Amino acid sequence: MTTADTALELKGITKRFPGIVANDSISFQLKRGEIHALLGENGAGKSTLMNIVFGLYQPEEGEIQINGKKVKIDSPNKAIELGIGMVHQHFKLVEPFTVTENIILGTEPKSGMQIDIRGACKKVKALSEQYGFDIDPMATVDSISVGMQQRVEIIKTLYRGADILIFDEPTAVLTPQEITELLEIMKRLVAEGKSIILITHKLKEIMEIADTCTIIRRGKVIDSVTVADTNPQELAEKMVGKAVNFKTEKQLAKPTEVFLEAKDLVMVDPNGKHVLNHLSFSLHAGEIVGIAGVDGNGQTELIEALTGMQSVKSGDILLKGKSIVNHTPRSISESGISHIPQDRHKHGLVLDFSVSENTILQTYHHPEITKRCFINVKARNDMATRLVEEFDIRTPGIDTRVGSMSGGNQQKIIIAREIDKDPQVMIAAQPTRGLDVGAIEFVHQQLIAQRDQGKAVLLVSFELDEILNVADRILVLFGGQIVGETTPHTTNEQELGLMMAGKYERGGTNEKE
Ligand SMILES: Nc1ncnc2c1ncn2[C@@H]1O[C@H](COP(=O)(O)OP(=O)(O)OP(=O)(O)O)[C@@H](O)[C@H]1O
Repeated sequence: MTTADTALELKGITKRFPGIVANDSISFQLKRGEIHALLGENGAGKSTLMNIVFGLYQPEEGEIQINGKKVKIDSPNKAIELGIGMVHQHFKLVEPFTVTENIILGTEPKSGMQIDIRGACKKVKALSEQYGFDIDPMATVDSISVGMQQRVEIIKTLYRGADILIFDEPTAVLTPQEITELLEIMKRLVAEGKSIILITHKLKEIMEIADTCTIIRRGKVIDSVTVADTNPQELAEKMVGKAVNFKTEKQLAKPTEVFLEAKDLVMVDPNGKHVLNHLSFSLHAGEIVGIAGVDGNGQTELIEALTGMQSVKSGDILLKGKSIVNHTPRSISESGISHIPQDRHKHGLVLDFSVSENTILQTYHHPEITKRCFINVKARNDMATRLVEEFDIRTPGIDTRVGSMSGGNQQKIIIAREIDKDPQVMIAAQPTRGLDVGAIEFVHQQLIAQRDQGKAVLLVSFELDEILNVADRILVLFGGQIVGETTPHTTNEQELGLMMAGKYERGGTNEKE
C-alpha cells in the first residue's frame, strides 16, 4: 500500500494517565474509503486514542500522519482544519436551535453584517440529499428523534469539510430501524470517498459494515484483521484474550408469587398526550420480564413511574400487594426496588465523585455508613473495595474520579451498587448499553442470578438480542400500552419487530379496539 492510500496513520502513540497506560505504543492505519472498526473491552483505550486524533489529548510519545504528512493536532479546531470530524456518543447540540443553526454554530456564513441562514440552509439541504440524510434543515433539534439528532452531528462534520469521520459507539442510542439507516448512510459516506473509524462493541455491526478491524487490549494493539477473513467468535477471543460464550446459559424460570404489579397506569405529558395509556402488567418472583419497544413508546415514563421519578395521573403500583404509587424515589428504593437507569450520567452516577462515593449513593444515610452526620469512610471504602473486586471494575483505585473512567466501568459501578442492595425487584433499563461482550455476558449472568435467587427482574432494552436471550417472558410496549405478550421460545425478531411497530398484536393486556 502506498501512502496515497492512507488517510490517517498513527505511529507508536503512547498516552499515560495516573496509574495507567491508556495507549501503549499504538500503531494504526486508516485506508482511504474504508470503514475501520476499533474493537476493545471497556477501558481498553479506544476513546483515548480517538481523543488524541481529535486533538483533545496530547500523546506523550508517537506521531500522527494525515495523507502521508506528519501533523500536530493540538486542538479540536486543528483536527477539523485537517479534515477530521468526530460524532460523539453524547451529542453536543443546542436543543432550541434549528438543525441549520446547530450545524453552522461557530462557522456562521455571513452576508454583509448578517448571518446567511438561507445560504446555509441550502448547503445543509444539499448535503442531506447527497448522503440520504432526509432531514428538515429548519426543524428545531428538540423536536426531532435521537436518530435525526445524530444525523445533525454527522452533517456538522461534513459541513466543516471532514474527510475522516470518527464515530464513537454511534448505534448505542439508536433503535433497530435507525441502526439500519445509519449503516446505509455510512456506506454512502465511504462510497463518496470519506474514511471512517467506527468504535463499537457490536460484533454484528463490524461483520456487516467494516472492512478492517483493529483490536486493542489493555492499551495495546493485538491485531488488525480484514473483516471478510474473520468471524465474531475470533474477534471476541482476540478482544478478551479467551473464548467467549455468546449464548446466555440459563435454566427454565420458576416464577412464583407476584412481586410487582402495575394496574391501569395513566401518565400524561405537558402537551396532554397519554404517554402511559392504561398500562397494566405483573412481574413474578423468579422471572425476568423483558419490555421490548421502539424508543419513545413509554419506556422512560414506565421506568420513572415504577421508580418514583415521575408521578402518574391514575392507576396503582403494588409491591408485594402494598401500594407504592407516587412514593418518593428513596422510599421506593428502600422498600426493595433497585434501578439500573438508562442514562448513567444523568441518573446513575455523580461523575465528579470517586468510585467509593458513588457506591454509597443509595445507602449513604444508612447507620452503617453514616453516624451522627459523619460518613464512616472506612466502611464506605471497605464496601467500594469489595464491589470493585466482586464486579471486576477496572479502575486505578477506589478514589478515582468516576468521570475519568471508561463508560463500561462506570456502568459496572451502578450494577454493583444496585445488586449489592439485595433488592426484591430489579429494574434494569438498557443495562448493557456501551458494554463489551465480556461485560455483557457478566451483566446477563448477574440478572439471571438475581432471578434464580427468587428476585423479580424487569429488563427494558432496545436490543432484541438481549431481550430474546435473557428474558423469560416478553411484553411489547407501543403507544404507552402493552400491546403484546410472548416468550423467547415462541417468537422471533421479525414478529417482535412487527409488534413493536404496532402492526401486530399477541396476547396483550390492553386490547385495542
Ligand atoms: N481523563 C482521564 N483521566 C484519567 N484516566 C483516564 C482518562 N480518560 C481515560 N482514562 C483511563 O484510560 C483507560 C482507557 O479508557 P478509554 O475511555 O479510552 O477506554 P475505552 O476503550 O474507550 O472504553 P469504553 O469501551 O468503556 O468506552 C481507562 O482505564 C480509563 O479509566
